[in-house]
Amino acid sequence: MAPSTSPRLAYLGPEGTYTHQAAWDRFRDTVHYTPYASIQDTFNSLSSENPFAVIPLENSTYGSVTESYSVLQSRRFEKDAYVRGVTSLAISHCLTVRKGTKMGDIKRVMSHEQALGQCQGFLSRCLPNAELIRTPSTAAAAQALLNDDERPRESAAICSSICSIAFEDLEILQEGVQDDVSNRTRFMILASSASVPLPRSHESDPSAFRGLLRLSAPQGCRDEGLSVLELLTALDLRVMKIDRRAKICASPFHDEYIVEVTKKRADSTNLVNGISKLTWEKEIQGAIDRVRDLGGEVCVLGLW
Ligand SMILES: O=C(O)C(=O)C[C@]1(C(=O)O)C=C[C@@H](O)C=C1
Repeated sequence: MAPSTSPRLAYLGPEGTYTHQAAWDRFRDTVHYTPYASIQDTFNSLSSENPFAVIPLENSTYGSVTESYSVLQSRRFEKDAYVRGVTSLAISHCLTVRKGTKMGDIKRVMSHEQALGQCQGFLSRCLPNAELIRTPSTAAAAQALLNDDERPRESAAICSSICSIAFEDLEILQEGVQDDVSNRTRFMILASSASVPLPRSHESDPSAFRGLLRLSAPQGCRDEGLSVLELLTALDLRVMKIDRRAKICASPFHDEYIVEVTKKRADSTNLVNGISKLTWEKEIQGAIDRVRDLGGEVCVLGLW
């Protein structure tokens, strides 16, 4: 257990979610873990007293976690939060039931929307008539299964083996039910500021600097404003990922882009092509200036 002076870390709970596992892999016993019922609540908890949080970002099979992107789009993010790193976890799902339930008994399957999406091939092959019910997390689905005393043998949850083993009344009916064996999810490490020292600090990616930026053209008619390509060209950085999101504002169909950028780090063996942290920060500032000179809007969501 972490000493009482350890900083607090919020995660999408309850205990046993993949987010919990990803946070544990990264921080071990250096923080106090506090579960929250949703991604939004996890983010909302960030403050100087609760300086760290972990939320999912994207999955290799099912794509971006939409609730987390809503968090990245919120105006509160730019004031009170900063992405300080990313960590990734292999995801292997189990079809879990109350003990004694058979495949033929299952009428509904509960899980987080991402997990249902990652298992859609299995679900349509093996449980084509089952009703699919979204829960705030995979571990919340396992708990709902335990609490369902009215129809205990008609439901199943898709969750991790940790959840299935932790609760005595549950058992795994089938392991590895995700459609892709190399299924992985990336999680963001958030902090209440860019400078609060990270516990158990180590580089998320020792070979490259990374950053997450939010870009948009000025409000107005989409057809007449700056094009996406003009915004990206002005950045002049190596862009690894772009998410287009609708911006809620007065002019309809006005988009925002959440862009992940990267640059190789300098190390003792690679001083020619790589760069230092200071140079990376200067490059980001240069990119911001170029986008703003064009009339575009840009916000740094995190650098690591
Ligand atoms: O429900 C959980 O266990 C989570 O941690 C959330 C989440 C996600 O949102 O992507 C994390 C990893 C898996 O991809 C499935 C669900």
